[in-house]
Parts: sequence; C-alpha cells; structure tokens
Amino acid sequence: MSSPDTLARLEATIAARSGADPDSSYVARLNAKGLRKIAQKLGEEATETVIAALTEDEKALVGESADLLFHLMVLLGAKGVPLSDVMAELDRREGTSGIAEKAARPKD
Ligand SMILES: N=c1c2ncn([C@@H]3O[C@H](COP(=O)(O)OP(=O)(O)OP(=O)(O)O)[C@@H](O)[C@H]3O)c2ncn1[C@@H]1O[C@H](COP(=O)(O)O)[C@@H](O)[C@H]1O
Repeated sequence: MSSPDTLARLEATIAARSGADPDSSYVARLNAKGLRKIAQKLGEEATETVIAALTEDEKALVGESADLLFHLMVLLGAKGVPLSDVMAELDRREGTSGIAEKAARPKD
C-alpha cells in the first residue's frame, strides 16, 4: 500500500536494518561506510534525478525519485533526525508562499 505511511514504514525499516550484517543489508553497508558515503550517495541520486527529469521518461524519473527519497531517509536515520521533524517543518510552512517568505527574510 502506498501512502504517507510508506515513508514512516521505510524509516522504521531503515532503523531496524542499520545495525544488521553489511553482507546482507544495503542500509547496514551504507551505515558502516559512514556519513560521508551516505551524503555522497544522496548527492549522486539527486543528480540522477535531475538528469532523469531533463532527459529521460516518467518511469525513469519515478525510479530515481524513489532512490533519492530512500537515500535521504538513510541520511536522516544516520543523523538521528526523525522524519516527523521534517514533516513538522513542512506543516509549519504550509500556506506560506515561498515568494512571500523570501521577501520577508532579513536583509544583510
Ligand atoms: N528502498 C530501498 C532501496 N532503494 C534503492 N536501494 C538500493 O540502493 C542502491 C543504490 O543503487 P545504485 O545503483 O545507485 O548504487 P550502487 O549500484 O550501489 O552503486 P555504488 O555506490 O556501489 O557505485 C542499490 O543497491 C539499491 O538496491 C534500496 N535498498 C533498500 N531499500 C529499502 O530498505 C529496506 C532494507 O534494505 P536492506 O538494508 O538491503 O535489507 C528494503 O527492504 C527496502 O524497503
């Protein structure tokens, strides 16, 4: 079933797999390699998503977007940042235009 719960389930799976055997778990393998590697993978997936958006079909964009979200979730897990904190930040922003928010930023 696909829903907002999908990311919550993935968060729980990632937490459960982080300390697993790196030979059998990709999440464990990434965590064993450390934060720098996780961040690098996230950057690669972001680039691949951009390339898919600009040069590939919708199926490729969906696949790369899933890779991107998955690796973001691994990064948040490695940093101990709950998904609910990110969702709360999006909720806080809800209804505020990005144009208005940017215009209200203090000028330096
Ligand atoms: N959603 C995913 C998911 N999406 C992508 N990937 C893996 O992410 C890896 C990245 O693929 P790439 O081709 O970009 O990278 P790569 O081939 O490893 O390339 P290099 O970095 O080695 O050069 C692949 O091994 C994918 O299988 C995922 N691996 C796991 N999950 C979820 O995490 C759960 C736990 O996985 P394990 O930790 O492996 O048990 C799974 O049940 C899934 O729910």
